[in-house]
Amino acid sequence: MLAEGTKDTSTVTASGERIERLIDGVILRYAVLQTDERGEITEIFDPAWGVMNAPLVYVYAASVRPGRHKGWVYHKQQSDRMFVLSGFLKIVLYDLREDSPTKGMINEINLSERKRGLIHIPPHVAHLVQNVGDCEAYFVNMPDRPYDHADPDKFRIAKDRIPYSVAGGRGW
Ligand SMILES: Cc1cn([C@H]2C[C@H](O)[C@@H](COP(=O)(O)OP(=O)(O)O[C@H]3O[C@@H](C)C(=O)[C@@H](O)[C@H]3O)O2)c(=O)[nH]c1=O
Repeated sequence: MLAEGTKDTSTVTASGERIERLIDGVILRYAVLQTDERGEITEIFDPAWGVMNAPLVYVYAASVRPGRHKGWVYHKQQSDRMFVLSGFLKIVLYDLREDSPTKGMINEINLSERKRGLIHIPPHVAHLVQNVGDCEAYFVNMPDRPYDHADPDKFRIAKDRIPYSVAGGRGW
């Protein structure tokens, strides 16, 4: 008899909620799409949602080209608040915090133009954004602090320092 293989574990509830535990402080809110014969509307951020409601102080767009990824990076003071607009991105998170209840935990979050979402990434949570599609992917980032051009709060970690295998692609 062929080997039995590995049995799948439960990943979603019957109502479609993802079951995976998120790193402490990471928040994920899937977007709602309004569509009609003219086009679409997707709300990116609303303080009234009561999640990730640090004031909007700075917003920028970033892209990742096909076959590439950005990361690993982390911030010491800044929280990121990313919204995937177009393309297909896998956002991988790794908890660097020694005192965190989820120290060393890894999350893989796939967001795309068909499953948009807003993700809050606290300081000292390393992140890598990989393009898993075949077109350039764009996301908006609304961090809780403006980018300091003179002294960026950005630290890059070599891939071999984090226990996660990034399939293919060239990073940073
Ligand atoms: C973030 C940022 C960068 N820059 C400049 C700095 C640099 O010359 C060029 C590229 O910057 P970076 O290499 O930091 O950008 P990049 O590696 O594309 O970083 C992005 O990747 C993902 C994974 C993140 O975590 C985000 O923080 C976002 O910064 O753009 C700005 O002018 N304003 C900004 O707000």
